Amino acid sequence: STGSAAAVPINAEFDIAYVTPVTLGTPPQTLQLDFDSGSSDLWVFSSHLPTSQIRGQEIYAPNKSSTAKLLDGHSWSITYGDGSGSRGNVYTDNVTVGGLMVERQAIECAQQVSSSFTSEAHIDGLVGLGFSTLNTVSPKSQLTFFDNAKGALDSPVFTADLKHKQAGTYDFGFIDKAKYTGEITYVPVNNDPGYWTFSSSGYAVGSGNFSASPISGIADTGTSLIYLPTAVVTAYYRQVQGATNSRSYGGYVFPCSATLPSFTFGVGEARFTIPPAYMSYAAVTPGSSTCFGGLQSSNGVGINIWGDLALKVAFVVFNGGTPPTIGWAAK
Ligand SMILES: CCCC[C@H](NC(=O)[C@H](Cc1ccccc1)NC(=O)N1CCOCC1)C(=O)N[C@@H](CC1CCCCC1)C(O)(O)C(F)(F)C(=O)NC
Repeated sequence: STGSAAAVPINAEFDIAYVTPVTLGTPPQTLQLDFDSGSSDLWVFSSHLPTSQIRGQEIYAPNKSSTAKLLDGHSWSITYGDGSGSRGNVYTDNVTVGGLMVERQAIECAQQVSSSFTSEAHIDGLVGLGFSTLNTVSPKSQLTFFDNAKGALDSPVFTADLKHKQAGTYDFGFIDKAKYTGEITYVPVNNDPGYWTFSSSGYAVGSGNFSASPISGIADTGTSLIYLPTAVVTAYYRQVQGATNSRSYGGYVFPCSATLPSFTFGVGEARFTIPPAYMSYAAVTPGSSTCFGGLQSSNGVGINIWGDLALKVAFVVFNGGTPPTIGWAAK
């Protein structure tokens, strides 16, 4: 079997996140979920949430689904890198993504979400696509949608084709040759503790020479930007007039009028270049002439992250075979 579903940017201005329609239960309840290769819980806004925490999101009501079953005595609780979090109880039910159905998928129903989730009306929950070792359900941890689907897939892979300010796709079980050009460069994945961790072969700032120093980081569809070591980040912003690392804005900012260099990263012998226009993320506040950079330091994060800003200049194959690998191709 295979599946294919749209990845739609939630904000017309900036690619802060992408959501994908997912149907849950019988009769089908459709929610817009953020597919996140940086975590491994499938959780949703639910009928168990206080209404004060729901502001425009769609909810999943297990008691309206004839195929929902309570996973008795199980709970979950997760905190993300940006400080947001949620927790609740667990049901199993049918979950369908782009024509691909998994029966008895653990659906983690939120009983509490942090304020940043309540204020993000376009995200009704997450579909974790990290390794199932990261799942937070207790006392028995649960499998991700991908792990549950894997055995039935034509090939044990999913691919991400994210785009700038337009809908892309997540495909499951097959590699669509129409979505990329040239060859796919595969590199090893270290899935301990459970992220899609791979080693980039280096970077270049603008037309500068390529610095062939390996950078270990996670391929993370759930993170908006790129977070890399200070040496890389300072080399980049040294080329931006007026750039400063702002404590108040929590990262590198610069005058929106500044000329930005492109940023190139390597995967094996392959090279991927993020154009200058993508490297300015957004004005720090609407209408401000100070802009927030798409490349930020991983110092405070503890891990290097290749988020949507990097993923959207490539076609990426998340190969869940043995051993797992990750493939990057131009498009
Ligand atoms: C700095 C370290 C990473 C921060 C990263 N968050 C982000 O990248 C959020 C995503 C978001 C989008 C829309 C609305 C709200 C939040 N964006 C964000 O912090 N910014 C601030 C900087 O400008 C860009 C937007 C993160 O926690 N990613 C989670 C998944 C997100 C959690 C919040 C909701 C959206 C998904 C992750 O799973 O990918 C993770 F790997 F980082 C993680 O925490 N795993 C446990």
